[in-house]
Amino acid sequence: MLHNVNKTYQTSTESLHVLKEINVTIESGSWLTITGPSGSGKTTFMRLLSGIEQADNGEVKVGQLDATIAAEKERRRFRRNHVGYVFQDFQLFNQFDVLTNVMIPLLPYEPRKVVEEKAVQLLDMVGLLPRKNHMPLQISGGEKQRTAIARALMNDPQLILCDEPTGNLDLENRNKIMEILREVHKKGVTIILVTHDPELADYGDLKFEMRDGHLFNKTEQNV
Ligand SMILES: Nc1ncnc2c1ncn2[C@@H]1O[C@H](COP(=O)(O)OP(=O)(O)OP(=O)(O)O)[C@@H](O)[C@H]1O
Repeated sequence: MLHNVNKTYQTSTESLHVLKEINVTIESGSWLTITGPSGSGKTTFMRLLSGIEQADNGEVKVGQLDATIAAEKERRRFRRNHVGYVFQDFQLFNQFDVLTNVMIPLLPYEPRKVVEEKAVQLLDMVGLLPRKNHMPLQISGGEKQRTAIARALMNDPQLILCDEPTGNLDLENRNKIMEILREVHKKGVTIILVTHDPELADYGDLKFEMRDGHLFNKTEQNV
Protein backbone atom coordinates (compact mmCIF):
# COMPACT_ATOMS: atom_id res chain seq x y z
CA MET A 1 0.00 0.00 0.00
CA LEU A 2 1.32 3.40 -0.93
CA HIS A 3 -0.35 6.50 0.45
CA ASN A 4 0.50 10.04 -0.66
CA VAL A 5 4.01 8.99 -1.62
CA ASN A 6 6.57 11.33 -3.16
CA LYS A 7 10.08 10.56 -4.23
CA THR A 8 12.73 13.03 -5.27
CA TYR A 9 16.22 12.30 -6.53
CA GLN A 10 18.88 14.82 -5.69
CA THR A 11 21.73 15.22 -8.14
CA SER A 12 24.57 17.70 -7.91
CA THR A 13 22.73 20.11 -10.19
CA GLU A 14 19.04 19.49 -9.69
CA SER A 15 16.24 18.03 -7.66
CA LEU A 16 14.12 15.59 -9.65
CA HIS A 17 10.58 14.99 -8.40
CA VAL A 18 10.11 11.46 -9.79
CA LEU A 19 7.01 10.14 -7.98
CA LYS A 20 4.14 12.48 -7.19
CA GLU A 21 1.42 11.78 -4.64
CA ILE A 22 1.20 8.07 -5.38
CA ASN A 23 -1.81 6.30 -3.88
CA VAL A 24 -2.39 2.61 -4.51
CA THR A 25 -3.51 -0.45 -2.60
CA ILE A 26 -2.50 -3.83 -3.93
CA GLU A 27 -4.27 -6.85 -2.50
CA SER A 28 -2.11 -9.82 -1.69
CA GLY A 29 -2.25 -12.36 -4.53
CA SER A 30 -3.16 -9.88 -7.24
CA TRP A 31 -1.38 -9.12 -10.49
CA LEU A 32 -0.69 -5.49 -11.21
CA THR A 33 0.65 -4.29 -14.54
CA ILE A 34 2.27 -0.90 -15.03
CA THR A 35 2.95 0.74 -18.36
CA GLY A 36 4.20 4.23 -19.11
CA PRO A 37 6.88 6.18 -20.94
CA SER A 38 10.57 5.81 -20.27
CA GLY A 39 11.64 7.92 -17.33
CA SER A 40 8.12 8.25 -15.91
CA GLY A 41 9.05 6.61 -12.58
CA LYS A 42 8.12 2.92 -12.95
CA THR A 43 11.41 1.48 -11.73
CA THR A 44 11.51 3.98 -8.88
CA PHE A 45 8.05 2.77 -7.84
CA MET A 46 9.35 -0.82 -7.80
CA ARG A 47 12.39 0.23 -5.80
CA LEU A 48 10.15 1.78 -3.16
CA LEU A 49 8.05 -1.39 -2.96
CA SER A 50 11.11 -3.55 -2.49
CA GLY A 51 12.50 -1.21 0.13
CA ILE A 52 15.65 -0.51 -1.90
CA GLU A 53 14.73 3.17 -1.86
CA GLN A 54 12.73 5.11 0.68
CA ALA A 55 10.03 7.66 -0.04
CA ASP A 56 10.48 11.33 0.87
CA ASN A 57 7.12 11.26 2.62
CA GLY A 58 3.80 9.40 2.71
CA GLU A 59 3.40 5.75 3.65
CA VAL A 60 4.78 2.62 2.02
CA LYS A 61 3.55 -0.59 3.59
CA VAL A 62 4.36 -3.94 2.04
CA GLY A 63 3.10 -6.98 3.93
CA GLN A 64 4.40 -6.66 7.48
CA LEU A 65 6.97 -4.04 6.52
CA ASP A 66 6.45 -0.36 7.08
CA ALA A 67 9.10 0.69 4.59
CA THR A 68 8.64 4.33 5.47
CA ILE A 69 10.16 3.94 8.89
CA ALA A 70 12.07 0.64 8.71
CA ALA A 71 15.83 0.87 8.93
CA GLU A 72 18.02 -0.30 6.05
CA LYS A 73 18.81 -3.59 7.79
CA GLU A 74 15.15 -4.43 8.34
CA ARG A 75 14.26 -3.53 4.75
CA ARG A 76 17.08 -5.73 3.50
CA ARG A 77 15.86 -8.63 5.62
CA PHE A 78 12.31 -8.17 4.35
CA ARG A 79 13.55 -8.14 0.75
CA ARG A 80 15.61 -11.25 1.31
CA ASN A 81 12.72 -13.16 2.89
CA HIS A 82 9.69 -11.99 0.94
CA VAL A 83 10.53 -10.32 -2.37
CA GLY A 84 11.75 -11.62 -5.72
CA TYR A 85 13.10 -9.16 -8.29
CA VAL A 86 13.36 -9.91 -12.01
CA PHE A 87 15.17 -7.43 -14.26
CA GLN A 88 15.13 -6.81 -17.99
CA ASP A 89 18.87 -7.50 -18.22
CA PHE A 90 18.69 -10.67 -16.07
CA GLN A 91 21.60 -9.61 -13.79
CA LEU A 92 23.22 -13.04 -13.62
CA PHE A 93 26.79 -13.57 -12.46
CA ASN A 94 28.69 -14.62 -15.59
CA GLN A 95 31.44 -16.31 -13.58
CA PHE A 96 28.99 -18.82 -12.02
CA ASP A 97 26.99 -21.56 -13.70
CA VAL A 98 23.21 -21.53 -13.93
CA LEU A 99 22.72 -23.69 -10.83
CA THR A 100 24.99 -21.52 -8.68
CA ASN A 101 23.29 -18.35 -9.91
CA VAL A 102 19.97 -19.73 -8.68
CA MET A 103 21.48 -20.85 -5.37
CA ILE A 104 23.17 -17.54 -4.58
CA PRO A 105 20.37 -15.78 -2.63
CA LEU A 106 20.06 -18.60 -0.09
CA LEU A 107 23.66 -19.83 0.12
CA PRO A 108 24.67 -17.62 3.04
CA TYR A 109 21.67 -18.67 5.10
CA GLU A 110 20.98 -22.38 4.62
CA PRO A 111 23.01 -25.59 4.23
CA ARG A 112 24.39 -25.99 0.73
CA LYS A 113 22.66 -29.33 0.18
CA VAL A 114 19.23 -27.89 1.01
CA VAL A 115 19.86 -24.87 -1.20
CA GLU A 116 20.99 -27.04 -4.10
CA GLU A 117 17.93 -29.29 -3.86
CA LYS A 118 15.66 -26.29 -3.98
CA ALA A 119 17.53 -24.72 -6.89
CA VAL A 120 17.30 -27.97 -8.84
CA GLN A 121 13.54 -28.12 -8.24
CA LEU A 122 13.10 -24.57 -9.46
CA LEU A 123 15.29 -25.12 -12.52
CA ASP A 124 13.13 -28.12 -13.29
CA MET A 125 10.02 -25.98 -12.96
CA VAL A 126 11.32 -23.42 -15.47
CA GLY A 127 12.48 -26.20 -17.80
CA LEU A 128 16.20 -25.57 -17.40
CA LEU A 129 17.51 -28.62 -15.64
CA PRO A 130 19.48 -29.72 -18.74
CA ARG A 131 21.30 -26.36 -18.64
CA LYS A 132 22.16 -26.32 -14.95
CA ASN A 133 25.91 -26.57 -15.48
CA HIS A 134 26.04 -24.10 -18.35
CA MET A 135 27.55 -20.70 -17.83
CA PRO A 136 25.30 -17.66 -18.47
CA LEU A 137 27.27 -16.81 -21.63
CA GLN A 138 26.41 -20.26 -23.02
CA ILE A 139 22.62 -19.90 -22.79
CA SER A 140 20.01 -17.87 -24.67
CA GLY A 141 18.30 -14.70 -23.45
CA GLY A 142 15.11 -16.61 -22.69
CA GLU A 143 17.06 -19.18 -20.71
CA LYS A 144 18.85 -16.41 -18.83
CA GLN A 145 15.53 -14.91 -17.83
CA ARG A 146 14.19 -18.28 -16.75
CA THR A 147 17.33 -18.68 -14.62
CA ALA A 148 16.68 -15.25 -13.12
CA ILE A 149 13.07 -16.18 -12.34
CA ALA A 150 14.18 -19.41 -10.66
CA ARG A 151 16.62 -17.34 -8.61
CA ALA A 152 13.87 -14.87 -7.68
CA LEU A 153 11.76 -17.77 -6.41
CA MET A 154 14.43 -19.20 -4.12
CA ASN A 155 13.13 -17.41 -1.03
CA ASP A 156 9.48 -18.38 -1.70
CA PRO A 157 8.58 -14.72 -2.17
CA GLN A 158 5.10 -13.38 -1.53
CA LEU A 159 5.79 -10.59 -4.00
CA ILE A 160 7.58 -10.68 -7.34
CA LEU A 161 8.62 -7.44 -8.97
CA CYS A 162 9.25 -7.85 -12.70
CA ASP A 163 10.79 -4.84 -14.41
CA GLU A 164 10.45 -5.36 -18.17
CA PRO A 165 11.24 -9.07 -17.84
CA THR A 166 10.52 -9.80 -21.49
CA GLY A 167 11.91 -6.58 -22.96
CA ASN A 168 14.93 -8.29 -24.51
CA LEU A 169 13.16 -11.45 -25.62
CA ASP A 170 11.45 -12.70 -28.76
CA LEU A 171 7.80 -13.67 -28.83
CA GLU A 172 8.31 -17.34 -28.08
CA ASN A 173 10.49 -16.65 -25.05
CA ARG A 174 8.20 -13.87 -23.91
CA ASN A 175 5.32 -16.33 -23.88
CA LYS A 176 7.35 -18.89 -21.95
CA ILE A 177 8.24 -16.32 -19.30
CA MET A 178 4.61 -15.24 -19.01
CA GLU A 179 3.52 -18.85 -18.67
CA ILE A 180 5.95 -19.33 -15.77
CA LEU A 181 4.77 -16.13 -14.09
CA ARG A 182 1.16 -17.26 -14.47
CA GLU A 183 2.00 -20.56 -12.75
CA VAL A 184 3.70 -18.67 -9.92
CA HIS A 185 0.73 -16.34 -9.62
CA LYS A 186 -1.67 -19.29 -9.37
CA LYS A 187 0.13 -20.25 -6.16
CA GLY A 188 -0.94 -16.95 -4.64
CA VAL A 189 2.16 -14.84 -5.25
CA THR A 190 1.54 -11.14 -5.88
CA ILE A 191 3.02 -10.04 -9.20
CA ILE A 192 3.88 -6.52 -10.25
CA LEU A 193 4.89 -6.32 -13.86
CA VAL A 194 6.32 -3.28 -15.62
CA THR A 195 6.09 -3.62 -19.37
CA HIS A 196 6.13 -1.69 -22.63
CA ASP A 197 4.49 -4.60 -24.43
CA PRO A 198 0.84 -3.69 -25.17
CA GLU A 199 -0.21 -7.34 -25.15
CA LEU A 200 1.28 -7.96 -21.71
CA ALA A 201 -0.09 -4.66 -20.48
CA ASP A 202 -3.53 -6.09 -20.92
CA TYR A 203 -2.77 -8.87 -18.49
CA GLY A 204 -3.50 -8.68 -14.77
CA ASP A 205 -6.23 -7.74 -12.31
CA LEU A 206 -5.05 -4.18 -11.95
CA LYS A 207 -3.72 -2.03 -14.78
CA PHE A 208 -1.91 1.20 -14.08
CA GLU A 209 -0.10 3.75 -16.16
CA MET A 210 2.74 5.89 -14.87
CA ARG A 211 2.97 9.30 -16.49
CA ASP A 212 5.39 11.94 -15.32
CA GLY A 213 5.44 10.53 -11.80
CA HIS A 214 1.67 10.15 -11.48
CA LEU A 215 0.10 6.72 -11.28
CA PHE A 216 -3.23 6.35 -13.11
CA ASN A 217 -5.58 3.44 -12.57
CA LYS A 218 -6.63 2.10 -15.97
CA THR A 219 -8.37 -0.98 -14.63
CA GLU A 220 -11.96 0.27 -14.81
CA GLN A 221 -11.63 1.20 -18.46
CA ASN A 222 -10.88 -2.40 -19.37
CA VAL A 223 -13.67 -4.17 -17.55
N1 LIG B 1 19.47 7.30 -8.54
C1 LIG B 1 18.99 8.28 -9.30
N2 LIG B 1 19.44 9.55 -9.18
C2 LIG B 1 18.94 10.55 -9.91
N3 LIG B 1 17.96 10.40 -10.83
C3 LIG B 1 17.45 9.16 -11.01
C4 LIG B 1 17.93 8.04 -10.25
N4 LIG B 1 17.23 6.94 -10.63
C5 LIG B 1 16.37 7.36 -11.58
N5 LIG B 1 16.49 8.69 -11.81
C6 LIG B 1 15.67 9.50 -12.74
O1 LIG B 1 14.33 9.37 -12.33
C7 LIG B 1 13.46 9.33 -13.44
C8 LIG B 1 12.59 8.07 -13.34
O2 LIG B 1 13.41 6.93 -13.50
P1 LIG B 1 12.81 5.46 -13.54
O3 LIG B 1 13.96 4.54 -13.72
O4 LIG B 1 11.95 5.24 -12.36
O5 LIG B 1 11.92 5.51 -14.86
P2 LIG B 1 11.20 4.35 -15.68
O6 LIG B 1 9.79 4.76 -15.88
O7 LIG B 1 11.43 3.05 -15.00
O8 LIG B 1 11.98 4.38 -17.06
P3 LIG B 1 12.35 3.18 -18.10
O9 LIG B 1 11.03 2.73 -18.69
O10 LIG B 1 13.22 3.84 -19.09
O11 LIG B 1 13.04 2.11 -17.31
C9 LIG B 1 14.34 9.35 -14.67
O12 LIG B 1 14.32 10.67 -15.18
C10 LIG B 1 15.71 8.98 -14.16
O13 LIG B 1 16.71 9.59 -14.91
